[in-house]
Amino acid sequence: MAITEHTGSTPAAIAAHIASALRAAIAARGRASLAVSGGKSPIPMFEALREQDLDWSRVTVVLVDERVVPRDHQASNTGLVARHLLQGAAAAARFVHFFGELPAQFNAEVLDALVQDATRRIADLPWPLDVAVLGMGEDAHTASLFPGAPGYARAIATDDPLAWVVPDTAPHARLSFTLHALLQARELLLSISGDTKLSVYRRAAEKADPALPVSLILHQTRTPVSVWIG
Ligand SMILES: O=C1O[C@H](COP(=O)(O)O)[C@@H](O)[C@H](O)[C@H]1O
Repeated sequence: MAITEHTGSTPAAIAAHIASALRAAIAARGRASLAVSGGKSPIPMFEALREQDLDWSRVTVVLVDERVVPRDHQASNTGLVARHLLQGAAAAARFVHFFGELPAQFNAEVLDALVQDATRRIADLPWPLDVAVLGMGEDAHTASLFPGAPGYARAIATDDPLAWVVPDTAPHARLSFTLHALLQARELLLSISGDTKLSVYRRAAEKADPALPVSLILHQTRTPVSVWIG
């Protein structure tokens, strides 16, 4: 397990680290891909990242997970990224959205079709992702890998890049990068804030346990993970 912990981290420090990795990707390959988490925690980091000196026109941004809601819905992670990250110079980045028009009703068949459509939409992303920035919920979910939820077992087992998950503990069906896809990234960052999340993270760091999805990110040997504890 290649984990580097940064304690006392700040949104500015995380943003500087991400920008440096994106600059290196652009220097090496001419373009860069960045996958970010939604939720509430990343807002200060987004606002620091958008100020970084970077050729944003060479950066493609995607979410690690999205709630199945229209982009103008208050729970939309896409809306969050548009408001807080893709502003100023960062508006030159290309954003790849998982969805087009959303149907009014959802069932497993509809969600399967959304996954297929989103898989086509992400097909030309610079791959592997250069940087994937993960958050974590107090139940140890990361991206939308919610422990025990319908879709979860598949999302941590399949080699497909995307899967649907319907959390029973949080609102909205989700599309999420799968565990396999996240572990393809060149670099994973995990941002942890607050004492409750810190103790969940410490528990997950002890051993791999599918009941604590973030532990599956921590206990692997393929991809370096840096953990930013603020
Ligand atoms: O639902 C989600 O939750 C996690 C954690 O969110 P936070 O509000 O506690 O920061 C987030 O990482 C994920 O992307 C999001 O869709």
